[in-house]
Amino acid sequence: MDKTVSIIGVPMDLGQGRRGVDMGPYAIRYANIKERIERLGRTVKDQGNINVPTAETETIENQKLKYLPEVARVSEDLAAKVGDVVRQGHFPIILGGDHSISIGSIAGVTQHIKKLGVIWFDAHGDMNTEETTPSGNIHGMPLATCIGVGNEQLVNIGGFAPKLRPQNVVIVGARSIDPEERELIKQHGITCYTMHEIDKLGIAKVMEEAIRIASDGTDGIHLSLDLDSIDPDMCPGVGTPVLGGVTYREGHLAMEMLFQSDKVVSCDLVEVNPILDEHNKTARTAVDLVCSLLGESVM
Ligand SMILES: NC(=[NH2+])NCCC[C@H](N)C(=O)O
Ligand SMILES: [Mn+2]
Ligand SMILES: [Mn+2]
Repeated sequence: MDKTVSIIGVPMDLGQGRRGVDMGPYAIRYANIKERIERLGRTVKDQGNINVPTAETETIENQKLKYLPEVARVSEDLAAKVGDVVRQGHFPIILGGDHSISIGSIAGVTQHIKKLGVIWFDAHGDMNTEETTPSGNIHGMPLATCIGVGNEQLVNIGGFAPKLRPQNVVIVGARSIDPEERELIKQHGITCYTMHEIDKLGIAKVMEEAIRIASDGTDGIHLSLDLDSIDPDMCPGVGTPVLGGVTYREGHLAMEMLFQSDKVVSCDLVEVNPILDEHNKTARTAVDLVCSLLGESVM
């Protein structure tokens, strides 16, 4: 893994209901993401931010798909930008923003890496559709979108669908799944390691399996890291916190195992909300974890 790292910010908060997550990219940059990765001997290029409209200038047209036109437009722009940097041979790190941005980031990566596996590190499943959503928030739908389930416009971002085969998708850290979302996860055959499996088998075993499933027949793994996967003690600055999460140590071991697998080609860091945070703790944890993902080790 000696590729140039490209950082792309997406100050998006329209995919969910709490203000402040649009400042995530700034908080993660303030936690020195660039300098920390450079210290690992990597070249890092910050590509700046994708333009995102502010909630004040937009109106909600569809209560089951809030800010659909805006989210779709940003997703297309992000997909183009991510496609660009992957074409240049870079490793993209996309800074959210809420989790709806993964629709665009995965659309961008799969322009070039056709067979992509995904590890979705999250307290949630993000497998809702406009039919099953309890909130109308698109950040609860990106994983369904990427396997081709849900709203047509979102599913076809980047001009093709589906982006992922469900048999190469693994959710890790789940502990809050909506009833109909649970049915969709089962119906599509997505592997879901909840906190129950992490407690019972240990994070090492879970990650070993997750990496095997995501890399089986694929040309790379995308890590979608929702910081609400980590316990709120280390990541309090998220819009939808859930008790009983992945510990700081488990998080690091998971990232170290992903590094050792040498399969990860791209990642996004999402849901960091500095307004809800404690002295930027969540952004700092995000940077610590991404450094482990890129090879930082104690010795
Ligand atoms: N990316 C996230 N934090 N997603 C939370 C989703 C919460 C809930 N399942 C919903 O659909 O609204
Ligand atoms: Mn999520
Ligand atoms: Mn989540």
